[in-house]
Amino acid sequence: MVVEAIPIVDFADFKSNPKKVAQGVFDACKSIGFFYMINHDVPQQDIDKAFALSKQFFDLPREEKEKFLIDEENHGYSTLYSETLDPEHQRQGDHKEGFNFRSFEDGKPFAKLPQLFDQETKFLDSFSRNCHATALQILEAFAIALEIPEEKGGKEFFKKGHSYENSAEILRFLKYPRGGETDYKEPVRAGAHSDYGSITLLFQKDVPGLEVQASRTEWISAPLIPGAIIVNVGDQMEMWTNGLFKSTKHRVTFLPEHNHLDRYSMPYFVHPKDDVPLVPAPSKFIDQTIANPERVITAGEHLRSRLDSTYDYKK
Ligand SMILES: O=C(O)CCC(=O)C(=O)O
Ligand SMILES: [Fe+2]
Repeated sequence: MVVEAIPIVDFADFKSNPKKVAQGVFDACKSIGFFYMINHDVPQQDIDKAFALSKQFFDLPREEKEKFLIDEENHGYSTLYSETLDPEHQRQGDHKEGFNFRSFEDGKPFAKLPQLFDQETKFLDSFSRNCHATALQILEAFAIALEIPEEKGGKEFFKKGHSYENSAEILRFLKYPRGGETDYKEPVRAGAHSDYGSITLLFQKDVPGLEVQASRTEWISAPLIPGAIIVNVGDQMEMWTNGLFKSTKHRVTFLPEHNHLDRYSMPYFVHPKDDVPLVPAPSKFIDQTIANPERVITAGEHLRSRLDSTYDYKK
């Protein structure tokens, strides 16, 4: 089924009418794999503060930022062009720089942070926890819509497979610098890719650019909806639902009229615990056939192989 636009799901009624909200989430995840979540619990002032910190960091001199280069554990600063999300089609790496925060443990950062972030660890930890809590609501909606039997965990089923601490979850700050700063001529700034984890929450700001592959040939744009979080299904959730939920390819493309603007975005990548086996979840809606029973992989193994193919850690 081709969907013309990304659906909007209003979470205002999630407590009073969880079934209705879950149905909206379910329809979106089975078709386009993306939806806008409105009336969520992440305060706008926190989103604004996180974006402000992101800008302050990217404004630092290059040498300062490069003191915190991304490591093999997926934490730290990734330089312009160091990530290539679509290696088959891209001649050059993505026109973006980023900073990844692995989740905080007991309020402490996963690894040394730039001073600017270090003095805001309390805020960054609570912002990330808030994103995680929001993700848990969505995961609960999945389990409700999939009617996971009580004895298998019921509405807690996917939530139990996730944790904030000791997880691979990442809060990521991204900046796509304006075209004029470099000689980068490609309209595509982040190559077509699907996300790796269970779901991604994405905060966009001011400059649109996200495009979603609605069908094999057609890209549709994901316009900015103030206050909304864009939610999409990742590969591991597609595997966990045996293909019922769609991990849809997306990319970032600049329109000529936005070439003079810097674009900031902020994904929160939600990941199941490392030891979760990616086998069909117990639902009557999900085909229970395990394609390759002798080669069942866990979420941790899957993530490792995907990260190794996208990053050049040595840069
Ligand atoms: O910047 C965006 O809007 C999208 C980023 C994205 O898809 C990603 O980092 O996985
Ligand atoms: Fe993505």
